[in-house]
Amino acid sequence: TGDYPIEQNADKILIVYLSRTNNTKAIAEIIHDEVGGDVVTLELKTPYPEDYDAIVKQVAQENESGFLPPLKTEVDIDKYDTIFLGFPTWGMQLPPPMKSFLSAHDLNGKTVIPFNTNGGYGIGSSFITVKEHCPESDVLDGFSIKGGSERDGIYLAIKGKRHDEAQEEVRSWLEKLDITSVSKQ
Ligand SMILES: Cc1cc2nc3c(=O)[nH]c(=O)nc-3n(C[C@H](O)[C@H](O)[C@H](O)COP(=O)(O)O)c2cc1C
Repeated sequence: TGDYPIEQNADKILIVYLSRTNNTKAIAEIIHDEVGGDVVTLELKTPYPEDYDAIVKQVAQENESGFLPPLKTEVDIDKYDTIFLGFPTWGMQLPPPMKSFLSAHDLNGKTVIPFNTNGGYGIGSSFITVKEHCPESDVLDGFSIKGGSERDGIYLAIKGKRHDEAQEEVRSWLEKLDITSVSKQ
């Protein structure tokens, strides 16, 4: 966040996100409504199990071993200057698929903007891990909001009134970052 607004042509903006129960997806869509750009959801070659306990266990193992799950999603990163990265907190870390994405793509010289939903325990180490993967990028202040809590049977929580509140929060965050998309002016 410098002295001048970051004016960005919408076709140079990518919003890439991971979402299992659609909370992070809801934030991605709100951001897209504000700034435009391309939206891509991260998909794995081998999807995670549906069962909550099974995915928690698998993610814990992957976090422990550093395993990077292969992605089905392909992105031509050279087309973009500004990359929004959206993800839930998983095991108080950046989810393995987003680690895969960051390992597979060189974001040097680009503006990187993380956003997150979580079950109420915050971002954990996720934003730090994004920064570590992007030493030569301009990593802006991220956005985080409470989403669902699958553990407690709460799936999509960012809907109705909570969606409107989230929209307000996203708007003021983007204003603070001074991100303006040319297509939206
Ligand atoms: C495997 C797994 C691990 C999770 N670990 C955490 C956690 O460590 N801290 C937290 O606050 N929420 C945790 N959650 C809850 C999610 O971060 C929260 O529900 C988020 O809004 C989900 O985003 P989504 O709907 O885009 O998938 C976890 C959820 C899953 C499925």
